[in-house]
Order: sequence, then structure tokens, then C-alpha cells
Amino acid sequence: MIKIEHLSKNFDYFEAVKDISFSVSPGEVLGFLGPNGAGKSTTMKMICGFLTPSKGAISVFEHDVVKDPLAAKQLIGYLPEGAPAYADMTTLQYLRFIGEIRGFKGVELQQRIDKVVEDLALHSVITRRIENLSKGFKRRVGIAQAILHDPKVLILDEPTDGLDPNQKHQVRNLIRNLSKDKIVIISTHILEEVSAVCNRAIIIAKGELVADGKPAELEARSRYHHAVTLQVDTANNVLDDLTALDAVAEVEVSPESTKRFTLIPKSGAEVFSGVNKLIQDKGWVVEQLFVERGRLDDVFRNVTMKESQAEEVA
Ligand SMILES: Nc1ncnc2c1ncn2[C@@H]1O[C@H](COP(=O)(O)OP(=O)(O)OP(=O)(O)O)[C@@H](O)[C@H]1O
Repeated sequence: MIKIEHLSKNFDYFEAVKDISFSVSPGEVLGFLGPNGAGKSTTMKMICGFLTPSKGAISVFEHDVVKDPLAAKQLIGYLPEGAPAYADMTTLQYLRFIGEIRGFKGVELQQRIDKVVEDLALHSVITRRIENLSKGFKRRVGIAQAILHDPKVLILDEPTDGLDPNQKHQVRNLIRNLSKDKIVIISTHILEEVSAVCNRAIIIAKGELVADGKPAELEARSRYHHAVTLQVDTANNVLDDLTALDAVAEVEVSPESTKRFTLIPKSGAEVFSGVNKLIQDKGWVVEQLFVERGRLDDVFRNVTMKESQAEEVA
């Protein structure tokens, strides 16, 4: 388990991380979300032992990261932001170098390199210098070095940044398959990534933890939770009829089509049956009709904007 207690980090007088506490258990794939500059990378660097906390404590499977850094670091694979260091090495030299640092040699070292080369599809760049690789390949080499020692904890700072859609899909599958008994923490700006691979999400804003829950629990906090989206083949009076429904707080007309509407429910109200009845009564021809689970981007905006508004008022 990773246990983070009252963690803070100051850079001179600037407090980048403010009194954050949470725990992560094996099997959890935690999406770490927040706007630019929220403190995600700083927190990840402290968990990995690359930055010393100003206050608070972090333990990784009972090993204190500050007092017992070697034991903690052996359990962690870390993909930092950006490209791997040692850019003048070839992919193979770099993976061998990292493997040796991790204490592997001989046949085992070769087997581990072969496995990550296979998992990340690095065959075509194995003899090329890292500095000459595309952004996507640099990222994949970075992930390969992070998983080479099959760590119990994987900390990935924007793992799919710079990858094309196929590579993104491949890396997300890899993370999903890795994660059964591991702790995985992923920072990302891509909210669909959270729904795709994470079973828990934490949102931080201006260094503070502002939301923590399963993706579905966070989506349920959105005003679009149980909203109904409807597309019909006529635009006549549809907006007025929908707006007049009792359970509806607001109707949004799609920017793409004036015949597509999203009905946002009043708090705790159920919209679907009213819409369904209206469709029958009016004889509308329905092209699309579905109930939404909620939108993570809406919750993200809500909790992160609240933080900045509170600061403006103070
Ligand atoms: N070494 C440093 N010295 C001074 N300030 C720093 C340092 N590292 C980070 N910061 C500041 O701390 C804040 C948090 O930065 P951090 O990189 O952790 O944010 P982030 O959430 O990872 O952002 P992004 O999504 O843009 O990567 C930012 O305001 C950043 O400018």
C-alpha cells in the first residue's frame, strides 16, 4: 500500500502541494487529475523519492520514502514527464543500463529486455539513439524502463502524451493488463483515459485534493448525471415542450444540431419517463435517445474552478 499523510511541498514561499493525504492499495489504478500547475508532477516526484517533502510522510509498502529511500525505490517504476535521460544511448544500451542499475545481469537481464521490447513494440528502434526517436517512441522507451523490473508500484506521468491513437490504445491495454496486483498511479490531462483505464480518480487543484472516488462516483456528481439526450427529426416546438417538463432544470441545444437536446434533471429528479411519454403523445420520430452517466469533464471543471473562484473572493 502507498500511504500519503499530510504531504506538502514548498518551493521557497510558494506552496505547490498543500496538506494532501490519501492511500492507494494493490489493484488500484489511480488517475491523478488536475489543471496545469496543480501539483501532480511534484506529488509524483515526492512519492518516487526525487523530491523531499517539506512536510508530511509517504510510505510504500511500509518503507518510508525519506528514511528508507532505497527499499522504497526498488518497489517503484517511474515514468517522468518528457523524454528519457541519456539521449545519446541507443534504446538497447539504455534498457541494458537501467536493467544493470536494477541489479539484473546475464540471461535474466536479456529476458527482461526482450519482454519490454515486445510489450512496447520497440523492435524497430532497438539500435537507434534515443535523441533521434519520435516523441511516441521516446515515451514508449520511458515506459519500458519503468516496467523492466516488474515493480509493485508504477508511477506514470502522462504516459500517453505524444502517442498516436493506436499507440495510446496499446499503452492503455498494457496498463490494464499490468495492473491486477500492482498499484498504478497515472497523471493525465485526458479524461477519457481515466474512464478507459482507472478504477479510481483523484483531482487536485492548486496543490489541494478536491475530489477522490471511483470514476462512476465522480460522474454521478456531474449535473449531467441521469441527463437525457434526445435527437428527433422535427424541430417544431420541441424545445418548448421539453423545457415545460416538470423534472427538467435546463435544456441544452446541441451546437452541432438544432434537433439534438440534452435535458438536465432538477436535483434528484427522473427525466426519462416524462420524455418518453412526450415522445408518444407528440408522435416524434426519435433518431437517438439515451440516459447519461454523467460527465467527468463537467465535474473536473466544477471542482477545479471552485478552487480558483474561492481564491479570487478571499
Ligand atoms: N523546482 C521548482 N521550483 C519552483 N517551482 C516549481 C518547481 N517545480 C514545480 N514548481 C511549481 O509548482 C507548481 C506545481 O507544478 P507541477 O509540475 O507539480 O504541476 P502539474 O500539476 O504536474 O502541472 P502540468 O499538468 O502542467 O504538468 C507549478 O506552479 C510549478 O511552476
